[in-house]
Amino acid sequence: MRVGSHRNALVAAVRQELAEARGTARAVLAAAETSRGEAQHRKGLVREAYATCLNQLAAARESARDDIQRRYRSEAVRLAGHLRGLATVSATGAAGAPWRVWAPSEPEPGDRPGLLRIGTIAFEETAALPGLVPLLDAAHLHLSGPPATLDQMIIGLLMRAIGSTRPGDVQLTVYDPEQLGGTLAPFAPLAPALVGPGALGSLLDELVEHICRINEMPGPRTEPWRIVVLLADRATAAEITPAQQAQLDRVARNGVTAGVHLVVRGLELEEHPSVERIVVHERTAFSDSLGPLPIRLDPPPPAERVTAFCRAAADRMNAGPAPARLSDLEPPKFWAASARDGLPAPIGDCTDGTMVEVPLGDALPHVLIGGPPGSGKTNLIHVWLGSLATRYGPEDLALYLLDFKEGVSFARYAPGSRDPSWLPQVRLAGINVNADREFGLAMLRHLGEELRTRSLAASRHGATTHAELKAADPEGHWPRIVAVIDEFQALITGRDAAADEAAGLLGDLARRGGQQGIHLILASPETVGMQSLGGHFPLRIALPKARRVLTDDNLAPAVIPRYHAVVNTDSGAAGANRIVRLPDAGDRTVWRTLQRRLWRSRPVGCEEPRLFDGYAVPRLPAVYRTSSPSPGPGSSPGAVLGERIDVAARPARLRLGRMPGRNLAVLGARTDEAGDILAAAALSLAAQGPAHFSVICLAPEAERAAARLVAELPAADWYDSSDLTFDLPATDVPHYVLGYALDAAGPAHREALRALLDSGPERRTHVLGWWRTVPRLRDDLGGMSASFDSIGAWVALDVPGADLAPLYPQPGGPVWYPRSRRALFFDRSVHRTPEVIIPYEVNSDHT
Ligand SMILES: Nc1ncnc2c1ncn2[C@@H]1O[C@H](COP(=O)(O)OP(=O)(O)OP(=O)(O)O)[C@@H](O)[C@H]1O
Repeated sequence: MRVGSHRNALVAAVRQELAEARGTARAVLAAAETSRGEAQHRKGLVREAYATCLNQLAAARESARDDIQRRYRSEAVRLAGHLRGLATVSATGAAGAPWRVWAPSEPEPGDRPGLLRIGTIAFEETAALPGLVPLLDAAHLHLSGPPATLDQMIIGLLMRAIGSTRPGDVQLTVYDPEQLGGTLAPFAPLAPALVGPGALGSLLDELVEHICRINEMPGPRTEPWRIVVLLADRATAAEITPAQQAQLDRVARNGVTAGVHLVVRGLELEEHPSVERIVVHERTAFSDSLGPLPIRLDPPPPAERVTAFCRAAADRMNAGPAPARLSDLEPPKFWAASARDGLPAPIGDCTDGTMVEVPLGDALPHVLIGGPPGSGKTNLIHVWLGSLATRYGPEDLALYLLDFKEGVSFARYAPGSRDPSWLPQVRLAGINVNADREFGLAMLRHLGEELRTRSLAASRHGATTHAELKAADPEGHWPRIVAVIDEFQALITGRDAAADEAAGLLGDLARRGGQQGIHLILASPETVGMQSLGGHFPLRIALPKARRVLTDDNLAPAVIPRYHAVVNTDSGAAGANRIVRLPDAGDRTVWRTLQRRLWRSRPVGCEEPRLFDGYAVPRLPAVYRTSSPSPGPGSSPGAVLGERIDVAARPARLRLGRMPGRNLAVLGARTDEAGDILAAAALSLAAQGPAHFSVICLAPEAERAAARLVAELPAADWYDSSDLTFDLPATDVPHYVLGYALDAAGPAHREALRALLDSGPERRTHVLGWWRTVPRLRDDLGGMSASFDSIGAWVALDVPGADLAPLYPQPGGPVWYPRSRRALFFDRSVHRTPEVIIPYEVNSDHT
């Protein structure tokens, strides 16, 4: 029993334990279930979050990638733009233009050669960029790949190198044992040096020697570039000796600085920074300088294009380099040159391209220019003035310019209706003066005055040269004066007082001007007058076919081509020639641009030049028609008659004092000009103080002018043939009798007229009368026995000089060639010889 109950207890206990264990297990299971559920829930959440996260990341990555791509693209476009800009700058004109639009181009002076295009680089999505390689002044080219493709590339490269430099700047040497030069046959017109199959060694030796010589020379290289194309075949590569290879490597090392460039295929070149290697597969090339960027090779230029280009280049080469252009004469900086000892300035270049200066200065103060019509004298003067005006500012240079040829060639230097600018150094420019030597005389007189002033100043300061005067008187304005007279012979030919005076003044300026900084540039197609002046003109410039400008045995002018000149510094002696090629100064736009730049730099207060224009008719300046202070005590009123031909454009005045003979006769048939002279006289007198005017008009054609004058004068009475009288009422102010066509008064009035002329001036009554001919004046004054004493002054219009004899102190009358808008003025009390004046236009509409 005891056993049974023990067992029962044991069973119960086990049952109990089992139940407990089951309970625990159930609880554990339940707990596990719970945590599994929880874990599963969490896992679901994590998965969800992960998915969301992934989505977000993907979106972010997408947008970042878009952004990066967008930025990359815009950067790439920008970079490509930069590269294209750089490429354009690095390979300008013929060096970089696609064949489609290719044309040879000349570099600007001073430009260094750039890169040469061989193909294009496809760069991402941007338009293709030019694939460029260095050559001139930069590298040798070592090419490897299919020979036929390389040869095409070489043809293109040569065309670009030669086409982007000046004719003759590149010399070509070709070693082509296989084709014997045939590979580069289109270049034949340029006469390349062909090197035979066995001559590679001697070519290399010669190159090494050439390089040594050039590299030892001081200063920049002046020899042409040499491009040496070596198209080696298998045999050459196999047979090249170690000595030849060493020479080749020497050329590779030292050639670039000497302007020697190898373009090699089929031979090895040693590693050197100046060797640019180009490897070609199919039509794609890789170069050292562009690294991994593939270059799609351009097709070769069409063969006929190459031949045509080479023919043209050979022609240009045979013609020599183009002459300098006007802009080539410009100094690096305007107005920076020193005028201390002179005004040296280039006027062109010689055939080797170096500039030729004219050494105008203290030692060689004046220049004669000679050449037949059309040989380019005027062009030379423009070129020279441009060169001078860019070097020497208005403080150092003053220009006086006269051209006695018909035309307006110097008008460009003065302000015009289309262009307000002027050349700041120009003080006087004469145009259309061919009919008036007086303009020339006026300029010479002005320069003569200047010479006197300078000589006085120099002796005051104890100076013997212009430089000393400038140094002793730094405050003074002493620019060097350059007077240019084109066709100057017009001034000194003829045997009259004007020619004598001009020759005297020119001689004086030639003798003494140089010392005072006054220089003459005289141009002429003839030799007239040159001999007499020659001694003072050791500096000469002869244009083609010029005769007797240089010595008779100096044949240079006979042989130089057109647009050339001989500059001679030894009075024309044959040993002192320099041949210069003259630029063309004819392009107005180029000139205007230059002049504008100079004009904008003009100093404050720089005045416009005085323009002598032979065709211009001056108007009576307002200052002489509006009331002005009386001339002052002791000086009598002055009637203004016209403009004097002088640099200051002063008026010609007739003083009307209380003395016998102070009357004026205007002589000639030109009604308008006679009316203008009388009107200018009357209006200017009216402006000088109280006066009374009697206007007498006896010619219907002058009535309008007379009426207008009466209307403008403050106090005037008017008579015509109906009430004509010379018995005029006395006035207590000066009384001026303006008579239009007095010769029409007729015999009935002669006595009264003579009485008025004779005794009027002492009573302050002056006659200013117009007579249409001298004989009619003579009739009025008493016929054959007439005395002209009462006519103290006269102005002659279209009256021949001989007709004026009775009114002139010297027998035969004055020299006078009547012409429109010119009058000869003679006042017995002041003139020794009469003076040409320009009647002012007073009433422009002549109504
Ligand atoms: N260096 C040059 N280059 C190009 N053209 C030039 C050159 N020199 C002169 N000419 C041209 O030749 C022509 C004659 O030149 P220019 O008028 O200077 O000669 P000139 O000797 O003054 O002749 P003339 O005495 O008949 O006036 C002009 O059409 C001018 O443009």
